[in-house]
Amino acid sequence: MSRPRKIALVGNPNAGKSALFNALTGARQKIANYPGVTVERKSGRLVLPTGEPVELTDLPGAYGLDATSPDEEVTAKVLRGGFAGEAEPDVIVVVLDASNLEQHLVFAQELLALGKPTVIALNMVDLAERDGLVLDPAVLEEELGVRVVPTVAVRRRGLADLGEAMASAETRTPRLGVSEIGETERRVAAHAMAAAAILSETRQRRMHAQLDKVLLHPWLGPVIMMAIFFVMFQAVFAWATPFADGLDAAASWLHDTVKATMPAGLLRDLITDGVIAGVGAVIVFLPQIVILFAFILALEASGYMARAAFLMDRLMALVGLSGRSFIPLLSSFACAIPGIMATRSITDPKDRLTTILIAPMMTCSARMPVYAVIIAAFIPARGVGWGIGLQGLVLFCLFLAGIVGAIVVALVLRSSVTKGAASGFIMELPKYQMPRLKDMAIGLWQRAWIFLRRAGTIIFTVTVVLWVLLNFPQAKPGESQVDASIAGHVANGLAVVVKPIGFNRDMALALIPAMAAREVAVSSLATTYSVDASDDEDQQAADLGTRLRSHWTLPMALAFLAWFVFAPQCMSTIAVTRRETNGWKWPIFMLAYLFGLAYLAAGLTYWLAVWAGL
Ligand SMILES: Nc1nc2c(ncn2[C@@H]2O[C@H](COP(=O)(O)OP(=O)(O)OP(=O)(O)O)[C@@H](O)[C@H]2O)c(=O)[nH]1
Ligand SMILES: [Mg+2]
Repeated sequence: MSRPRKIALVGNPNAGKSALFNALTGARQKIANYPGVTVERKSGRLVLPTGEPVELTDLPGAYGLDATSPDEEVTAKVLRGGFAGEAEPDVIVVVLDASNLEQHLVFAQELLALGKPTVIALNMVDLAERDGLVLDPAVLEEELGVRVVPTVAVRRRGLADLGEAMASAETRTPRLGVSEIGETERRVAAHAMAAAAILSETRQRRMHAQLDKVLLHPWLGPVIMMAIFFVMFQAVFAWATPFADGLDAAASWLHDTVKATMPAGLLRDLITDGVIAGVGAVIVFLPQIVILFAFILALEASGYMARAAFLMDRLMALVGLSGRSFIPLLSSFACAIPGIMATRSITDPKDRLTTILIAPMMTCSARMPVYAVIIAAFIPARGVGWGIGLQGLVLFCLFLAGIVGAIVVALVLRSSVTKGAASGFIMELPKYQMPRLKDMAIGLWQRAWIFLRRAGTIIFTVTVVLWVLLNFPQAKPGESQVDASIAGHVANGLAVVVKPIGFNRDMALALIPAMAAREVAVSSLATTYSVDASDDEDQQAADLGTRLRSHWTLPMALAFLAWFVFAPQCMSTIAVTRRETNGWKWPIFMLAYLFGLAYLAAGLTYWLAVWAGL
């Protein structure tokens, strides 16, 4: 049997290739309203209307075949069959953004010159129509010599026609080869073709231009941006409370029920003090994570995030980075791993390296439970005027601290280790769109699922292991179980090192398992205090916050927060840095400088707080 034919989706960034790929194959590739989302190739199966099964590949967006960044290189390589063991695509589908036709036709001509069977998906015709832009696909077909199918990937419009066109695409002789037509000629031709295909144009464009005047205004723009993010962090605390309280109540109920029904013994303790106390302590932060991502996803889909990147470009240039770093850094607010992978869209290698090195300082969602539990326990839930809550304000400051830290480090690195000129920034601004509810729901579900899966796998495992290490050997009567245990001994050793920055033994103990994942710091504290309290039945009901308050002072809590702003407590980040930089040099550098910073920040915070009499 011969292998199925291969069809590749190619085009400029943000044309809707991944959206089309998802619609055609039922896959769930990440799509977002800014360029440079896809950085790796991804394949899926598709059955054409003729019944022929084919392999469809989604590629990173590119502006041309002369790759300037690692993600563009993937696209150029796939088209030339440059990956060992992978055949060249048999058919290419060039995805064009109908409302950005002239720009997208420049690359399209280069692709057509490859001479492969080609189909053009004239995508986003809905947005073009909204802008009052009426296009004539027949004119384009005439000019380009291939089938042009209007599509709306996100509404699954035009998919059947597209499938049929893919099935019948034939080899052709390009009118002109790539070598015969240079970039300038292609630009001129694109302008002429777009002008011929556009039948009319009006309205909404003007309105969006005006919106941009306000949102991208030199000083009003940044003020609005800060206000939006500020509201986001306020909401994380203000809106999550009822849901978090509900989950908390459910966890306590489960705890008490197991306690009441199971016979006393090690197994019962493992389930209550280990699993329920530990994993439960992390899961209660699900509402916070969901609210945070609802904001991020809505800002992304609306096209605002790309504008924030544009605003940040000037600030980034000051510290020697380009606005291109903004999107990877923004992704790092979810998790540094996709963030570091997204740096593949950065052209300049030193720019890219700097971005990788500072990405772990962006507050990832794994820090959320740590921040939230300490803030809830030590920062009173009161307002500071104008309806601003103190807890949300502290959270906002922690996020800012990471950003400021990253800016300072970038400045230092760019004038020393990764010295070099800042490169320019080209990014087309996406169009404004209403976020689509279904996409938002899918995106939120995916984030929630990632969080729950972490809780069910890595956090669960580490918590159980920790519980075992905390319970053996058993303490003699009168002795503290934690002190007697293996984990306690290790923690007492580490405590010597972290004592100068105000950490006690339990905090030191939390740091070790938290290397696997930051959330484990919370489950580890919950488990430690549950184990320590287990002789003392009446303490059993106390929640983690109460226990923290009885063991820690405010300066200690603040120092712990400061530590987590910087500490590289995440093995996966180190591993992905090793992969993306091809060696151990940079991950080790990253570990060293971030731990150094964390120690310094925690120490300074602790001593300042003590000095201030907090
Ligand atoms: N209104 C409308 N929006 C679309 C359409 N196709 C895609 N989008 C949106 O456009 C944005 C970009 O889509 P993606 O599929 O991520 O674009 P891409 O070409 O894969 O981009 P890169 O991976 O960055 O190269 C997303 O917000 C999509 O929801 C369409 O036909 N109509
Ligand atoms: Mg994509």
